[in-house]
Amino acid sequence: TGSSRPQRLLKAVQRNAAKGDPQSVISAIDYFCRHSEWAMNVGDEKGSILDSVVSEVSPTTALELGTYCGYSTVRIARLLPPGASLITLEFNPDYAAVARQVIAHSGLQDKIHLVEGPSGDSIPKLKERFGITSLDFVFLDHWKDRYVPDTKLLEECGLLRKGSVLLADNVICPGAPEYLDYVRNNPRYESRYFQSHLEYTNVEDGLEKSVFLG
Ligand SMILES: CNc1ncnc2c1ncn2[C@@H]1O[C@H](/C=C/CNC(=O)c2cc(-c3ccc(F)cc3)cc(O)c2O)[C@@H](O)[C@H]1O
Ligand SMILES: [Mg+2]
Repeated sequence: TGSSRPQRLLKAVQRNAAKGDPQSVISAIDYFCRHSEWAMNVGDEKGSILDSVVSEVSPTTALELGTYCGYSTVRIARLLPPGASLITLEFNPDYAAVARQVIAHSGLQDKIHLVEGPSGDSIPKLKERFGITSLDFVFLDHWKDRYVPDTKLLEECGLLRKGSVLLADNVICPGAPEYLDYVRNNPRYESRYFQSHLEYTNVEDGLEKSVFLG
């Protein structure tokens, strides 16, 4: 019973990144994924697009679906304005345990609430649990066939307001065709595709940014 890839990724962070330095945590993970083992982090190329959208929105309340090892969690949280927070949902306890340690290493734990459990259970409880009225920014990066049901759930729970920004990873590879269809053919969303590449490869992929129009 050896280690898992997330555990090896965590070791690489603990060895190579400076504690309390989010950028060094990001760089250590990117280095590990390029030179040791590929892992499904959004990566540095798509990560720069994520950074620009987060900076533009400057969200007070942000949500991430699918924490995995916490790479994009750290990327987003490091750009949040003072007093803002990121809620990230993860149902795999082993991944959540790794992510908590990656987040702790970055020093951003005070800006992040990692909630363990399935998004379908957690989303309806966000308002009461965190005292929020709506979400300014949502990053979708969990199972691709769950993007549409969870977007509908966010709408039904009244968590989206005029101007809420959804940013979805992997709309080309592995692909989220139903999601692209949903947001691109829905008058309640204004969508735009940012072409890029699958993390650490030259395979085409991209992010879809969709603004909820209310
Ligand atoms: C359904 N509700 C849910 N609630 C909470 N957490 C959920 C979740 N679904 C999934 N998760 C978690 O999100 C993560 C899942 C992410 C799924 N992502 C992918 O499949 C993915 C896959 C690739 C990929 C691309 C090419 C390839 F050859 C192989 C893989 C690239 C990516 O960037 C990806 O994001 C895990 O940590 C999982 O435990
Ligand atoms: Mg992804």
